[in-house]
Amino acid sequence: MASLATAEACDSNVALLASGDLRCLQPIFQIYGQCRAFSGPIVTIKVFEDNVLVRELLETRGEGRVLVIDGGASMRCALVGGNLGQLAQNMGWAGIVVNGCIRDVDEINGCDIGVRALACHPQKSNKKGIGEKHIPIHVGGTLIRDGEWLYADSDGILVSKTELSV
Ligand SMILES: O=C([O-])CC(=O)C(=O)O
Repeated sequence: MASLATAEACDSNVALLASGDLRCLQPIFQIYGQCRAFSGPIVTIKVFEDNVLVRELLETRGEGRVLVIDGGASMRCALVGGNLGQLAQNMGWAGIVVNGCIRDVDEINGCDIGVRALACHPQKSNKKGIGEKHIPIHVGGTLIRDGEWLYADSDGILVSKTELSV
């Protein structure tokens, strides 16, 4: 799916940037997956070194949405791997942004979705099922609410209160 260019979106939405209705995430994310550019309505989840709820969400129909995972920036395990990447692709998610680590990078890079993460880590996460879905999260220096819009491309990641027009 064609996505609007983040740089152009910043240039043409100065008032939204000033009001905070449009925010740029800090440039701390690595780029993975086949789709360097992706966008869609956001689904939020907050977990810590436990990806049971991540799988639960990715098992539902994505319908072009973007899953934003606040993993507390943990550098101790991966929250998404090749299986979840494949699942996300098959269920129609546009992308996944992880405030934390992923693994099976070669497999994820083969998936037809966009993925952003802080880093990769070979170890899997706990499987306790602890966390919260659809709550406001803090990722990349900005507050992100379920239902807001995310736009990612090679230049960065934007979050907008409402859908941006191209
Ligand atoms: O299941 C996990 O913990 C993550 C993973 O390795 C995968 O998605 O393939």
